[in-house]
Amino acid sequence: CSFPAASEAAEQRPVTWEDILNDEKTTDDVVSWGMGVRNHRYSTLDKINVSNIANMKPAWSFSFGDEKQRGQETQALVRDGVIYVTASYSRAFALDAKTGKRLWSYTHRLPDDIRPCCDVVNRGGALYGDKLYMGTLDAGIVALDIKTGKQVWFKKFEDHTAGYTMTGAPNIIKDQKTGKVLLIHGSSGDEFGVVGRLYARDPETGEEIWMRPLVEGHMGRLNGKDSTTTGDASAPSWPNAKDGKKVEAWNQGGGAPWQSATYDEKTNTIVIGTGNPAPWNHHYRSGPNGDWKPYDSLYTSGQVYIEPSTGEPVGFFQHTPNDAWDYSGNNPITLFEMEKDGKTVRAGAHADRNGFLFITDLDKLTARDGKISKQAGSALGIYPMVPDISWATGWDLATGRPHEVEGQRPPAPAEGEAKGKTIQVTPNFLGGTNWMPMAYSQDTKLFYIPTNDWMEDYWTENVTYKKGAAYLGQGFRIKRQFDTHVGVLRAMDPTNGKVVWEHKEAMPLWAGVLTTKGGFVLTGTSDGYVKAFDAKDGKELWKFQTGSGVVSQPVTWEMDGKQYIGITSGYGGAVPLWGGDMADQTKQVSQGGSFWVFEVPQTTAAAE
Ligand SMILES: O=C(O)c1cc(C(=O)O)c2c(n1)C(=O)C(=O)c1cc(C(=O)O)[nH]c1-2
Ligand SMILES: [Ca+2]
Ligand SMILES: [Ca+2]
Repeated sequence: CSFPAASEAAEQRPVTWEDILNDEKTTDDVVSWGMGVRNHRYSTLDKINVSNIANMKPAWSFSFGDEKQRGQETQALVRDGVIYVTASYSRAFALDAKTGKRLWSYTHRLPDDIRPCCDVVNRGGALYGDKLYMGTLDAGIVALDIKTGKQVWFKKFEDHTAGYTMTGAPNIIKDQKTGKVLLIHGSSGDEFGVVGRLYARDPETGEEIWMRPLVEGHMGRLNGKDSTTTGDASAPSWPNAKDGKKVEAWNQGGGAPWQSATYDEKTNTIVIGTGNPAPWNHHYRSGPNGDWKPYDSLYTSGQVYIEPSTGEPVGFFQHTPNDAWDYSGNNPITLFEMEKDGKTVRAGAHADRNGFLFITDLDKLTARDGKISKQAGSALGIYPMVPDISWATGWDLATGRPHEVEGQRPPAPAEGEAKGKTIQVTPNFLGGTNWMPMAYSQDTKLFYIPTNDWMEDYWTENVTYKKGAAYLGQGFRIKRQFDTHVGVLRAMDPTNGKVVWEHKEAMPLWAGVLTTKGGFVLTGTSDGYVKAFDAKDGKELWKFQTGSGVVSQPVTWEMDGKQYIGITSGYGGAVPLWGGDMADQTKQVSQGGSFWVFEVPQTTAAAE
């Protein structure tokens, strides 16, 4: 088969919904974030495998250029011999997959007063029809012509001066009820007290179809009109103030879906994680006597299930009820099947910042039974991923609620004081894992999870909402937990929570993971390596130094019968900004911004 040369990019075939739905199985393209709507990040390709990966070499590398660099967290998309890759500061590039030659580039014109909390990152685009969709840091979303990179439409969906921004990759899904293809995206901004909202748009025009707020009691929108409140209109999961109205925090609330959705084809359901409540300081979300127990701060720090035809929530499972630690629940929920008690169950897997791996019942959580909160009965297994989690000892699977440890919610400042007493919390607010997606192997049936072992000093501060200012009410200092390491790539068995193997790194791990039928697991490290491990036992098989830290998401595809691996290098993200002792540790890492493609050279392949 032949692929268009740079000048023939006009031969790009439009991307269909079937292409996206089948992405997991087709090896010649990557047309969705997560390498499939279930987010397995698994490829059936095995031309590069455990026996030849030691010979893997770079095929080419492309530099994003520009003076501004910072974190490159993107996942590339690949289609008809063209790579579509987004970069920091809301940039996008189309590259010839053979040579790395630039076909076009797009730089979004950003205002000076954008407010991304945790670096100017972009986690990738979405493809549909003849367009590439990308979130922009000024709280907008843009559609680009895949042949020219020219802007087709741009929608600014929120006020960036209030802290709204967009770093996550959008998704395309097709609503089976209406037959409409929808562009789904959220926003970021919980650290500034935004109201988290999920949007569905017409991919042709960018027009909004529905909007769903993720703070209980806020009003949604459908076809330009008020639709329904999210949950109970009186928002019982948020306390009232002394005047009988809702507390200030409820008007802000957080819960932003700042990462990407997965899609359950069987039940036609959008599945997405929600961000931390705002402010972080839980006393502002507690009852008058400091009573937090009845106030879960719905629908924050959990996983929400949405009906695509209306944007109505149909299910919710909270990872951290009344979250006091910024344990945002955004990391994507991977949908898979597993054998449990002799039966095949449809499940979701989510690695959370709070240190636990959640295995939840997909059929229960997608059930249209009129009940949103499905905490009881939906947990199949909840397992610690990191050692010495301090805030909870474990979970009651029947009720779906944590066994919280007393004294792990930082006390409010004493009368007349600005700061509360400092306590120590594990994991810290950057989490046992953060945004970086894990991979699921359809062969080993294991999850490969990028985790970090670290802790923090943590104390409350007084705070009042002010538009555009940080709304945390919390102070912190991130510290190391072990002298030997911070990052740990962990292989975990979802049926019993067993850690099958682990690989330790001196610096935090901040990259996504890929696994393949070739039997390896591949990820990047903060000190600049791309590394491959044996999926069975974690033995290191190969590494390559890219010259800057790697905090992006690898992909693989085949072209003219040959397999390639692509990954972006360029250090940044939250660690150098907020990481305390770990930020100091990463000062030695050079900035960068380049896309790398690897292959096993022909001489070796010829031996087959
Ligand atoms: O609540 C939010 O709106 C929000 C957004 C983002 C973001 O958009 O990058 C991060 C966080 N929170 C966050 O808490 C966090 O630790 C974080 C790390 C990173 C990163 O890219 O390294 N982003 C974000
Ligand atoms: Ca594919
Ligand atoms: Ca956050």
